[in-house]
Amino acid sequence: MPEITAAPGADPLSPDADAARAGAAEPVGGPVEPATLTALQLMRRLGSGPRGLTEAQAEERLARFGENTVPSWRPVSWPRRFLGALRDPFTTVLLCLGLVSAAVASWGTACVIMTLVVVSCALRSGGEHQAGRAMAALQELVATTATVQRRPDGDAAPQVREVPVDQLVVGDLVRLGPGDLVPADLRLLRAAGLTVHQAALTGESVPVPKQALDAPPDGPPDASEPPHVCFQGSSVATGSGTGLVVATGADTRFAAAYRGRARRRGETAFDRSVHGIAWTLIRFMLLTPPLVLMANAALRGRGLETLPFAVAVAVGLTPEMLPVIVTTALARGAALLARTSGVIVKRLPALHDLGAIDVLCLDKTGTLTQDRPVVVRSTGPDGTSDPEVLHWAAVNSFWTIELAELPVPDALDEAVLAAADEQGTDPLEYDGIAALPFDPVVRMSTAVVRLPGRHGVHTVVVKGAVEDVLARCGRVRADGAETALDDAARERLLRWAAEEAAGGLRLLAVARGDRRPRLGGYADGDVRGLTFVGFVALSDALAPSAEDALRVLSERGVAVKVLTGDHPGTAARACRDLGLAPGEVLTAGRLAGLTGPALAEAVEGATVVARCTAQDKARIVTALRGAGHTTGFLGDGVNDLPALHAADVGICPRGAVPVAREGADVVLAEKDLTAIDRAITAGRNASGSIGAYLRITLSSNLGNVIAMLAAGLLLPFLPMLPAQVLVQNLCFDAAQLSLAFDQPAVGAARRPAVLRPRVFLRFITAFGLINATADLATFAVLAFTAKVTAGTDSPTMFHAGWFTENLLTQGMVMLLLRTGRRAAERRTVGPVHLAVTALAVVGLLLPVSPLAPVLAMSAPPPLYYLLLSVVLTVYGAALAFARMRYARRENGAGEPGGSVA
Ligand SMILES: Nc1ncnc2c1ncn2[C@@H]1O[C@H](COP(=O)(O)OP(=O)(O)OP(=O)(O)O)[C@@H](O)[C@H]1O
Repeated sequence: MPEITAAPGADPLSPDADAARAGAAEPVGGPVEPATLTALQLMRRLGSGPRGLTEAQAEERLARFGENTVPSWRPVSWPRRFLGALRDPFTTVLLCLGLVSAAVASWGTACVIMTLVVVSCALRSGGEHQAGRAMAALQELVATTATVQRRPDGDAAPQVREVPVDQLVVGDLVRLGPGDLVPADLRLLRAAGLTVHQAALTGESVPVPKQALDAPPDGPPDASEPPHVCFQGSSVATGSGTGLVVATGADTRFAAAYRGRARRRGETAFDRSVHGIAWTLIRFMLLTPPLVLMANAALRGRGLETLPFAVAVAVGLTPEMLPVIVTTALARGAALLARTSGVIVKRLPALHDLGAIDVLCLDKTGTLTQDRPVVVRSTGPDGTSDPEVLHWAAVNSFWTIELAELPVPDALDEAVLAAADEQGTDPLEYDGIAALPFDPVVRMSTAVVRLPGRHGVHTVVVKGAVEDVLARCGRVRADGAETALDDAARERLLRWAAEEAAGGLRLLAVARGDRRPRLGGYADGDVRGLTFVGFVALSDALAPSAEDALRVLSERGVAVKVLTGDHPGTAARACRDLGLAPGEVLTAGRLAGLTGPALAEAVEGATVVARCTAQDKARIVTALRGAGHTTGFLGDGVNDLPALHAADVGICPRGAVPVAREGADVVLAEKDLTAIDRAITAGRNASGSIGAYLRITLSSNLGNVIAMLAAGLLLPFLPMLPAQVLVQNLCFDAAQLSLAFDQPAVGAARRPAVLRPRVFLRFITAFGLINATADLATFAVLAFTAKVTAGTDSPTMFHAGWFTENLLTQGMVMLLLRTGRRAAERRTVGPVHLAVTALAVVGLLLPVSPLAPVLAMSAPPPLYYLLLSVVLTVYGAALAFARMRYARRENGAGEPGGSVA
């Protein structure tokens, strides 16, 4: 427990210190070392004062020194975005294949490959630019602000107001409260019970105590941990403070640590699926050219002249539009979600991860309940009504709020104060001496007060979780007298509390103790040996939409786990009332020794884990992810931050503390579980589009590649010229962009949408073989046509015939293998229909158009088209049949986590 800091006394912000600002208007000199000067020296150096800057000074500094943003997070320029798109693995492979083609002077192939690269990079960077702009606009809605103290003009009194974080300048005075992000590097001028999370800077997961020191501490300076400096990138865990901005933007310690590096996070579900599939394909692509060369050399005695064809076959396998489709589908889904449900997806891949969630962890208060507690009763240790307990609780609430540098609303404190007000209790009959606001780790808040005029005695008043407060008590008050609190009495009180909690009530235990006044701050040791006073019981109504939302989540295959700081009884009762069977209720204490798979196994079977600290929540989420679950976490408090970071998708409501909003991937307009359901559905739909693209493109491409290899070995000429392969590829790619705009089928979002590389490979092999069979049947038709029709026995006719068949079968695959709405579900013509029509028109008309000779094609005779229609009818029927069987097997298999393949 950090030291409890005394209430304001002599400090650099007191009016006496105003002298320091005389003549100070400009930051003076070069870089300042915030830890080594006294507070007054520092203010003077930075041209600030204890009343803060004037608005004009701040404006002038902002114009001169720039905004408070970390440089590497600024928007990326167009050319950099385009070059970034080149780093995609598929593009890299295409570039390599292009270079190989150029090396063997196959200029046609090289040019078409380069066109493919440029088109896909342009589309991708364009899509990303649009998505980036849309995301930036959405993020504005949840932008973080800082509480700053400035003066309208030189003579006016300081005013405290919120400003966007990027508007802060050196010399500003900033106030910090629980859940705030430290918006710049700050030298603390005042602090009360302040602890900060510095994980982003030091990796340290436990909050570090900070305090205001006027002079630098004695001993050798600790550059990484000066106790009186807070660095940008850290966040307030408990307490409050006021600090002087000493560095902003690129000059902060955080910017220096991250210079040139993007913000990194661990591998997410999105990375695992999409990258997994990409790398499997790339291995195939790299293997293809040598295989084609070897087969042609061995069976046909052909040499290096087959290389351009081999390269074209490898290119034919590439889903080069994947990055474009991914960006478009996710950006479109995110924009729609923001418009229709007020849900803001801050990181595009998080939308995919939302769709893949199969475990959703959430806190109880404010998610399952409304977080509008109302005091029901206050009782003494013997369970009889006792107004004095509420009185002491109110004294604690009032002074912990009053003595905070930046008080934040706390629903429990507000409820206690409202009830005390009704009862006629006046906390002002005491003077506040010091306070330690609520700390979710120790689960209590402490106020030190004294009766005016009673100088020799300070009273420590504590309220908090029953087990934790009782652990600090040595005595109990009963019938106006105090007796020792023995083990039996302690047990009895805990049992009584458990019964109250099982009835759904939230309980606060209240204790107090008189002390001889202390000089300096109060420390943890002073909050012991207390006398137990009694309980305040509060009720918190259930959230009206929670029951339906939980049912829908379970129907959608999402297991819900409640990770709460509250009492196990209260949490279990809330779950039961909402129709969620709590099963065996665990407490974090019981899981303390478990890690990794053992922890995941223990939590797997449970619905509720109670008495969780922030670290417990994160540990559980990490263990569930480690066990292969795509895990979401919904929370809104400071104690949810580590879990928000640990989850595949961190979700918080817009009203969450700033640090939670900053750390979350998805921000909800309201803390409403039904919004999560809509977000999950949007995620599954977006993944559905991506899955449909991969399914369609890969099975079609694989079929073509098999057919090309077979024909290459059977025919005396190349079955398709490299340029024809690539033109056909380009047409197919363009048509498939429509999949990103396809409407999802009704019921398409019934299960978590995971893109599983193995399931994909099974799927594309089966459907690729059907496609290859149709191609081989077409070859037979072409051979037959050539035989019965004199004068058409030429490679050009063969090329044209196969080109037409390819585009038509590709169109059919698009219609039959997409997840989008089928004709029966929609009346209007969708983008996929239009794209397929265009594909069919090109396939039928190009070989008979004036462009045909350029591509070395000549029109096949009418007989071919007649026979082709038979092949296509049989192919369509086979495809539909296989698709039906596949869907039936997938649904029947009940594979956990489901898949979109
Ligand atoms: N303002 C407060 N003052 C004193 N004690 C508090 C206060 N707020 C909460 N507590 C106690 O600490 C316990 C844990 O609180 P915490 O905020 O960690 O979780 P919670 O809000 O109860 O649940 P959840 O994790 O579901 O949001 C509560 O059960 C309560 O007993």
